[in-house]
Amino acid sequence: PRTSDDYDYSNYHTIADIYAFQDMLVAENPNLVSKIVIGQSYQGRPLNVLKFSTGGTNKPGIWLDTGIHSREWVTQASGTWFAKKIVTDYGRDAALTAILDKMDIFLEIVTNPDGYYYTHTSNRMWRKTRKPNPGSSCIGTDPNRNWDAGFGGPGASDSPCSETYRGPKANSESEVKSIVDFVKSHGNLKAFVSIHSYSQMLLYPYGYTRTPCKDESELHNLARKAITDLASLYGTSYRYGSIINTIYQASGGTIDWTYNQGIKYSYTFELRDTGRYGFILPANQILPTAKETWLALMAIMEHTKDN
Ligand SMILES: O=C(CO)C[C@@H](Cc1ccccc1)C(=O)O
Ligand SMILES: [Zn+2]
Repeated sequence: PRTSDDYDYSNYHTIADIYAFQDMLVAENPNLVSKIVIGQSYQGRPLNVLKFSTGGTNKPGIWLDTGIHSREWVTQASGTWFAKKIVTDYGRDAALTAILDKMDIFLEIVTNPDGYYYTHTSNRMWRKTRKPNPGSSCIGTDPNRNWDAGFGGPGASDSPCSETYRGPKANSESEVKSIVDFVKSHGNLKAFVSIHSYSQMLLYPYGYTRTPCKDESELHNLARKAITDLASLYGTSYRYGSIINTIYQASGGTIDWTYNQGIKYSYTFELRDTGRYGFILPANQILPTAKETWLALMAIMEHTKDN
């Protein structure tokens, strides 16, 4: 595609396509979009974060990531559409314009690039990173169990061959450590949304403990509002609640760590569907999924702006 207008948002793309899209979007919108490389994957791929900013220094920020689990392809595809939606709506949609006038948005579309490349070349169902595990023939760590939040507790495996292997220690994966370092150096993130598929759920902390997080009632009410807005488009129904109560116990998860860092509006989405296609969601559901999810994200971002 010559411009981001004729990128095919209704199809799945290779990592090369997505990286080219990112550079195209930056080149077309130099006053709004920039690319930050927060680190590199185990195999040396850049960890690209798109920054959407109307200027200022260290404004409060909102973080969005997709594709931390590489096989969850509808999430990277949705993230690509979100990026284009932001540049399209700024200056045209009052709500999005108000959000960007007050806050910066950071979007990491390919959060597990080695895994994503592997799903295209070798194994469509790959979930983890691709770093070898010493003493084992099994490769990779689950990047959603590698964070320093209840690390190593129940809800993660200590076997390198498990899909939920937590890794040898917290932040052992560069794909995770790079985000940890970014969150700490930025120091002013107000919302952190990590997007997965599938199950159609909106989840908030905690996954590693049954102890309710201190903001549970606010996060629960905001989740209800977000999934109501989501359902208003096509009637897609989501469940919502804490991770441990809604899906299962999981330790070392992303948003448990970000919440404990003080980022109150920490959420995980589980996008379409509920299991008919699962991770292998037909491409004709990318746009409906992205558009309905955007309504929920706008609810979360507006609430963050106003609180
Ligand atoms: O990948 C999943 C399928 O997307 C489900 C998620 C559920 C989960 C979500 C947030 C925190 C911890 C676990 C997972 O097991 O890591
Ligand atoms: Zn996942």
